[in-house]
Amino acid sequence: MATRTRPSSKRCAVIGGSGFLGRHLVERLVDRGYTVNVFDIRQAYELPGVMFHQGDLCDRQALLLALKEVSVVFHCASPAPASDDRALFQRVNIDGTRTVIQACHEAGVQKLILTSSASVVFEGTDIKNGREDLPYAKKPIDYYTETKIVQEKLVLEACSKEKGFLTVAIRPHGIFGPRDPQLVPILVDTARRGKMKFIIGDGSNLVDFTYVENVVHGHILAAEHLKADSPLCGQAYHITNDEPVRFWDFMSQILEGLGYSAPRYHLPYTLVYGIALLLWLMALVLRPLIRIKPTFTPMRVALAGTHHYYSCARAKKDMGYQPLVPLQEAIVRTVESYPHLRKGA
Ligand SMILES: NC(=O)C1=CN([C@@H]2O[C@H](COP(=O)(O)OP(=O)(O)OC[C@H]3O[C@@H](n4cnc5c(N)ncnc54)[C@H](OP(=O)(O)O)[C@@H]3O)[C@@H](O)[C@H]2O)C=CC1
Ligand SMILES: CC(C)CCC[C@@H](C)[C@H]1CC[C@H]2C3=C(CC[C@]12C)[C@@]1(C)CCC(=O)C[C@@H]1CC3
Repeated sequence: MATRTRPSSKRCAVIGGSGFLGRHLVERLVDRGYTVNVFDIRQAYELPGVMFHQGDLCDRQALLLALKEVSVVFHCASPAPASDDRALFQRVNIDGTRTVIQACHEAGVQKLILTSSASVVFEGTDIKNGREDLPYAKKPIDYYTETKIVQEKLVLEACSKEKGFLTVAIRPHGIFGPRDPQLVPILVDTARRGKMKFIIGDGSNLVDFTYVENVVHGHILAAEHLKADSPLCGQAYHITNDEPVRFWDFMSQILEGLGYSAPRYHLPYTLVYGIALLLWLMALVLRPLIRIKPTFTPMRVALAGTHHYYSCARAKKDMGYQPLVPLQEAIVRTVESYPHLRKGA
């Protein structure tokens, strides 16, 4: 059992603090006067006022060192959603989250803020202005979603006013912004390979894309509003830009901003989804012999061809959330942050 001294409410830990969201969160927390411990499997940078602890979150002893005298823990570590390694998702998102909760108890942590995902309710069919009371996906579309559901339940069920351990889950959707390793890089790579010529479906589907600074703002508001008498205890909150946009308009703006052509030709959604499913099954069957990583996975096709946008009315009401950076400004900032991905660079 770790020795306990009274934790300062301005001392926090960010698990996954070397990652895209985690690092933006750490930077803002430092700006707001927090002392931050980062716990991550890798150390990606150095920052004054930030103490790095390198380790695997499944290792309770390693975690305990990072949680010493900490009162607030942000848990935003996860394997990359594009991975097809089911065992890894199970180990990190489920077993690892149990370990995080246990370590929080042992270290006397008072608040745990989980980065969940709005996709815990997404089954590949339209969601329009979805609220937090939608049921969890019964048939999660991939291992990432399947394990994010269990992870969120574990964290919310651990909330206990009696034990003085409060939890909340933030569900962002489609995070983008400077240093994002997924959305823009995958999009550009697909365009460079000549595969971004087609719009899946009629192109009218509305989607939430959320600027990383807004997601960070939602996390910090949640931490600061989470109290024993607040409605946040044990609840999930959608955090979006609150400006649903046509999926293909958003992609086209990023592509054109970086000098690539926008997709123009339409393909029927069911055809592309069927092909993606077939390729996914082939990749699964051939896995012992050869490793194939299709660009158009069933999850990506579903995300690209359906409506999925969420209401953040609950976050507005309970924690005064309003996005800080509007969508157009966010797109401009993002495009400018990727000079190395411009066409011809
Ligand atoms: N990006 C998005 O659009 C969305 C993301 N989310 C959630 O937000 C969170 C942050 O995502 P994002 O910043 O994009 O992801 P990143 O991959 O950029 O960051 C995750 C960080 O966690 C680290 N990590 C992974 N496994 C472990 C482990 N076992 N122990 C310690 N550290 C580990 C990663 O290291 P390494 O890189 O070496 O694996 C990485 O540094 C995740 O929980 C994700 O599910 C939710 C909705 C949308
Ligand atoms: C190849 C093209 C059809 C699509 C290229 C862009 C995609 C890589 C991204 C578009 C929507 C994104 C998204 C996520 C990852 C990147 C995209 C698929 C998440 C799955 C990341 C993790 C989550 O929790 C949900 C996100 C939804 C949107």
